[in-house]
Amino acid sequence: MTDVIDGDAVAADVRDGLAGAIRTLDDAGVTPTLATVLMSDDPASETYVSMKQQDCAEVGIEARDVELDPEAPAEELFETVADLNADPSVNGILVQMPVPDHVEDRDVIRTIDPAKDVDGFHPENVGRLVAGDPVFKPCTPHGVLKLLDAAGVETEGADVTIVGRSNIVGKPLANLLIGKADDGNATVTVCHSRTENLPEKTRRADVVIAAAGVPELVDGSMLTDGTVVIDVGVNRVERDGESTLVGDVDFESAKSKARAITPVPGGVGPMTRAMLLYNTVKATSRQAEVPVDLP
Ligand SMILES: Nc1nc(=O)c2c([nH]1)NC[C@@H]1CN(c3ccc(C(=O)N[C@@H](CCC(=O)O)C(=O)O)cc3)C=[N+]21
Repeated sequence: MTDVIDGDAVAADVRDGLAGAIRTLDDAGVTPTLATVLMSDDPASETYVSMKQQDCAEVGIEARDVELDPEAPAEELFETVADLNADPSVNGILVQMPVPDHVEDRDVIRTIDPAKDVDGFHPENVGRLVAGDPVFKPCTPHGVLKLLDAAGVETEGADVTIVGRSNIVGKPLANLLIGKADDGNATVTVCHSRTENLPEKTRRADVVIAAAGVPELVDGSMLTDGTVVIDVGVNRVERDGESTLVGDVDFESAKSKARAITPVPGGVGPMTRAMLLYNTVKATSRQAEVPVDLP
C-alpha cells in the first residue's frame, strides 16, 4: 500500500511542537512577531499572505501586515523593509514573492536584515547554508526534510533526484541533502529543463523531489516501484473550465509506483507555512537571547 503523506498533519505537529518555545518566550515577556509585506494585487499572493497570518494567530505569533501599492516605486518597498529592520518589536520579515516587475527580487532580499530573514533568502543565509552552518533553513526545503523524516525515510546513503534548480527550492534542498547533518548524507542529482534523459535520473532514485513548476511533469512511467515521491509543485491550471491546483507530479500514475507520496494540496504547502513559523520563533529566540527548544 502506498503511504499518502499527510502534510497537514505533520504541519500541525510542527505547530504543536512550537508551543513550548512560544511559551518560554512569552514568560520572558517576548511575543514573536512576523511582518508580512505584500506588494501585489494577485489573488493567490493575497491568499497565501492571509493563510500565513491565520497560522501565526493560531500559535501565538503576532502578525504585522504591511500592504504596498503594486505601482509604488521600488524605494517605497526598500524603505518599508528598512523600517521593519530597525523596529526591535519585529522579529521576522517576509516580503511576499513575486514583487512587481519594476522591483528586482535580489535587491529586496538584500535589504532584509539577515537576522530577520525568515525565508532564508539573503545571500548571507544562503552562504551559511552552503557552508553547512545554516541559521534559517528556507521554509520549503526544510518542510520537505521534515516530511521525509515523518514518513520514516532515511536520507543517509539514499539516491535523491531533485527536478528543479530554483534558488528557493532545488538549490538549497540539494545543499541540505548532501550536508553532514542527520537529515543529509544523501547522494543528490539535480535536474532541470536542459537535463537529457530525465526519466533515467528519476528511475534510479530512491527519492524523487519534483520542484520544477511544470504541472504533472513527473509521472508513473518515470518511476521505479518503491520510490518516495515529494511534490513541491503548486500550479493553478484550468481543467474542464475550472481552476484547480495541481502539483509537478501526476498523482494517480505516480502513486501506483510509489512507496510514499505527497498530495497537492495537503503535502508540502502546509509544511512551508509551518516552517515559516519555526523560523520566526528561532529568529525571536536569537534576538531576545532567550534559548528555546525547537521541534
Ligand atoms: N517570500 C516568500 N516566501 C514564500 O514562502 C513564498 C513566497 N514568497 N511566494 C509564493 C510561494 C508559494 N508559497 C506557498 C506556501 C503555502 C502553500 C500552501 O499552503 N498550499 C496549500 C493549498 C493552498 C491553496 O488551496 O491554494 C496546500 O498545498 O495544501 C502554497 C504555496 C510560499 N511562497
